[in-house]
Amino acid sequence: MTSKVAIDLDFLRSWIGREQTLEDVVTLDLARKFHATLELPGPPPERGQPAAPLIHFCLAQPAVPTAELAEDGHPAKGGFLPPVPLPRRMWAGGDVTFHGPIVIGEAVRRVSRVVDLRSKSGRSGHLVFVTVEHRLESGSRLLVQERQDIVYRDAVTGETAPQPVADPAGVGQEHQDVAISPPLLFRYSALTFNSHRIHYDRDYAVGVEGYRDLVVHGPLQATLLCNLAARIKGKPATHFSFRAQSPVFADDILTLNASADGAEWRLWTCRPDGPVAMSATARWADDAE
Ligand SMILES: CC(C)(COP(=O)(O)OP(=O)(O)OC[C@H]1O[C@@H](n2cnc3c(N)ncnc32)[C@H](O)[C@@H]1OP(=O)(O)O)[C@@H](O)C(=O)NCCC(=O)NCCSC(=O)C[C@](C)(O)C(=O)O
Repeated sequence: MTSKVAIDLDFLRSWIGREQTLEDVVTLDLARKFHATLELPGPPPERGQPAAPLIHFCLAQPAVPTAELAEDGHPAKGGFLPPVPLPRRMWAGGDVTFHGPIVIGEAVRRVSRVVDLRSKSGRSGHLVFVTVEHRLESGSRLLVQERQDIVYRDAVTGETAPQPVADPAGVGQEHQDVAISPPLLFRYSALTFNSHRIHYDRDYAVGVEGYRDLVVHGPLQATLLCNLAARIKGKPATHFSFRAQSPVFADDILTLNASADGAEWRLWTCRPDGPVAMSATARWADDAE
């Protein structure tokens, strides 16, 4: 399927190399709200303890004035991120290496860099992938290295190709149901300072972006899976990668699944009888063969 939007790839690729550095403090307040929002087991965390895996998606997020947000609620493109002229943004996937604990109470710095931009033709239309690398540091300590894949998609048109019906995802060796509600999506948007309207503005999500309901955040699914992996193994993973394969929506039950695969665990989310929504792999460095 060919997009009707002209895309100047050379111009967009000139964003490669652009950097942004933002600072934050891992507050006890954030850690407690994160624990409550995700309904993590055990007592709320305390200052000086390691924070739960993937809390860093909430840290050092850009804070542009409200007037500088685009129609979709994200900061207008053309600043740190390239002005890709496709309107529908999604979080497509990522790869995270944990080098050391993020300690509640410590100051952190996130250094982000645009490292790639590619145009692809997918079953759902034209796609532009932007890859961003993040380094989370505290003083001279490297805490987390992350690759983030963002995808921009064509506007919804009557011509959008019908999607093939994917097979239902299987049930994992370990599984857990999570009720997805608008308040959960709202709380996660607030924790990550993400004003993307597909997660809280149903009229916009359905009427403008063409989804059937509010969309569940990719980073929220990744965080639920990564914390499940930590619970199963009794220790946080040192490496976690994930890919969002199909969207899931509010008012669904989201099942978190996990199965051992040698020294790794394969994880995935799905709604009842639905296809894989997100697939992921968790690894532990001291378990490598
Ligand atoms: C991404 C969609 C549109 C592509 O769907 P498609 O059917 O059009 O693509 P395809 O035909 O399967 O594949 C086309 C090409 O794209 C690649 N590709 C395909 N998928 C991926 C992926 N995930 N990551 C990396 N690459 C991917 C794929 O490998 C292939 O490359 P090739 O031509 O070189 O072989 C589709 O898979 C989809 O809808 N996935 C679910 C996305 C989702 O629900 N994300 C979370 C919610 S959005 C969100 O959290 C937002 C947030 C937090 O507010 C925020 O803005 O940051």
